[in-house]
Amino acid sequence: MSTKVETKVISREDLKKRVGYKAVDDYVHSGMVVGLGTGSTAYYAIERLGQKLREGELHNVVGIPTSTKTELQSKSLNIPLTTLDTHPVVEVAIDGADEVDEKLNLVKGRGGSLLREKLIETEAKKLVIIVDDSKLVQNLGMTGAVPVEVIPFCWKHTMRRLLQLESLAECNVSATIRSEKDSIYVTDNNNYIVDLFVERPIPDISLAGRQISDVVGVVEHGIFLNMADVCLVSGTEGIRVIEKER
Ligand SMILES: O=C(CO)[C@H](O)[C@H](O)COP(=O)(O)O
Repeated sequence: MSTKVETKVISREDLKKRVGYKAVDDYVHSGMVVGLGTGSTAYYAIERLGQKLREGELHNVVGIPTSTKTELQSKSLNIPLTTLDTHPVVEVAIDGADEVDEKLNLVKGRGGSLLREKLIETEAKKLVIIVDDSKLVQNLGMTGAVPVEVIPFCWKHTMRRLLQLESLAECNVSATIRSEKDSIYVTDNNNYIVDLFVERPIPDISLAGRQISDVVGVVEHGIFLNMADVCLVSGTEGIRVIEKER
């Protein structure tokens, strides 16, 4: 008699759904103002929030969406929405990330919503990051772009200035303007995104963040330092909770 061992394959989509649902189950309570992130993982957190409000498991929760895409999804689920202007205190924000390092510093914005995400998540008393385990990195900026939102006026000049930054000099940095269907990609704020690519680790990520911000024409960048309080990492073995070291 032969024994068949069944191994269940968990798709990346399942990993995202599990972690999105868990974030809402564990961190959102009735009466809270909640920052609603953007992206394919945050999508599931919003789905869960809509479900729990509909089923009466949560009451009096209002969301602050970090993009028009999230706003549309939230509205389709009848999640009550507000803004930072009327609700400046955000109890919890839940969002995905493109990269997470061991100190819970992040790269965000490959989905294009970094400005509103940073604006809202800076105000969150607790920022919960939800990722699958492919997002964990040793050095930020090595798996893809470091996105920088810039004003459209003279964007080529701004891009040249970014390439000249001392803090990126050792990294063999290159840049592209983000495009979509043969046109320049335009953010929710009517800006453009310059994607910076480095071939070697950025020696001082904090300095790089400051120097990028100092370039005239830059609106915001996707390096989120010291913001996340907890990261839920979804893997085939389950969900690992990593708390920020105090
Ligand atoms: O920063 C973001 C959007 O601006 C997203 O949070 C980030 O891109 C992760 O998205 P996903 O969960 O789809 O991988």
